[in-house]
Amino acid sequence: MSSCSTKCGKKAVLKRPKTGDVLCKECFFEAFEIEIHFTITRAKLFKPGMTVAVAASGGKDSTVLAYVLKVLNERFDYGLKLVLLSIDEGITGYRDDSLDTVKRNRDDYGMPLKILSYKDLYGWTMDEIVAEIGRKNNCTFCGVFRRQALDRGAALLNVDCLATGHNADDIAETVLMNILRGDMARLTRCTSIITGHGDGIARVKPLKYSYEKEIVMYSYFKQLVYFSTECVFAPNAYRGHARVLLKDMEKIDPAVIMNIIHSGESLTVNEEVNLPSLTKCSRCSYVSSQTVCKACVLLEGLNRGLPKLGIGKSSKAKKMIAEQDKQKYECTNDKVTGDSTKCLCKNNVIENRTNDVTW
Ligand SMILES: Nc1ncnc2c1ncn2[C@@H]1O[C@H](COP(=O)(O)OP(=O)(O)OP(=O)(O)O)[C@@H](O)[C@H]1O
Repeated sequence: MSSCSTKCGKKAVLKRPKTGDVLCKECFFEAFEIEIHFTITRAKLFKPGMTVAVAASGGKDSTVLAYVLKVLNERFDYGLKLVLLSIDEGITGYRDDSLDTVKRNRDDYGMPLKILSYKDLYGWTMDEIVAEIGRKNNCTFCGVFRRQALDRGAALLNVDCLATGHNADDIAETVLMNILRGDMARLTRCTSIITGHGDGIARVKPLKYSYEKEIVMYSYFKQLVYFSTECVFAPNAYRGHARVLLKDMEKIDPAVIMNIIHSGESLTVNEEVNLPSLTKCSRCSYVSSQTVCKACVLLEGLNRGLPKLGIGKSSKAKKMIAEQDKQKYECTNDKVTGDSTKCLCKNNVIENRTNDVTW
């Protein structure tokens, strides 16, 4: 390869997928990190003194996120306290191994780690859920439960915000998916770099403009330890189609990823379109666009032996839940775990439990 295009005098070792620049290792690190720094400062993601939980799955994105946040926090004196938050979905041969990687990151990066499990939060592991529902709709349970589990973990840790490793490819894919589905509510939200503001603990995406290929290159050249196996259960088929489409278009022109994100950011929804407003779930108090949130509906189905209750049309589920809510709500998690601090019961909202954490 030729010499580094920054004219630093070193030999180039790579061609940046995002810009086409040929760079040496050090100049690539600098360019990659400084872009994330600009993303953070331009969007004012953090304030000095904040405690930030990095949602750490052990995969490449969240591993790079934790590492780069540590580097930038020290280099630019952000004044952040960084902690790791992992959710153990209970998937044998997948999450147990990736959590070992997170534990290694905890030791290497000197960040405290909190692991919360679906079993403790909901009384079910994903292995048990898949045994009930099969492999077709299991991603729905996993995604809905993980979203809430991260919110609950962040509240439990009393952090100021939660950073996830969503990268540019993930966001572009989500824009495409929401267009294909005609999901206006999600389409308007999915490009936001900060979400959940005002409804709870903010979620931020510092890797929003980082290309997946560059994240892989960065972790490779930095020799970061991460877990790279796909989930053992069926991947989300619909997202898979959007992913294939995006990868095909990226081959023609890598700029499509940024173009799709910018298009998504510039979209404004016609005022006549009825968008659901966000409220709090009447059961668990977490953010929801329905009276009872999807996680509570899915959990209800599992506990009643009707695992398909929350899949697809929700009218039947709503009726059942409304009937049950007329009676005194009895906490099933309490029975399963014997620990009333882990139930979803509306009488036991998370606000009462924020100081329970031990690292
Ligand atoms: N089990 C988990 N525990 C904590 N955070 C998670 C977990 N799973 C996903 N996340 C967070 O959500 C982000 C997006 O998750 P997704 O499932 O799309 O994984 P991904 O794109 O493969 O990312 P990664 O490479 O970090 O696993 C992750 O980068 C991470 O911040």
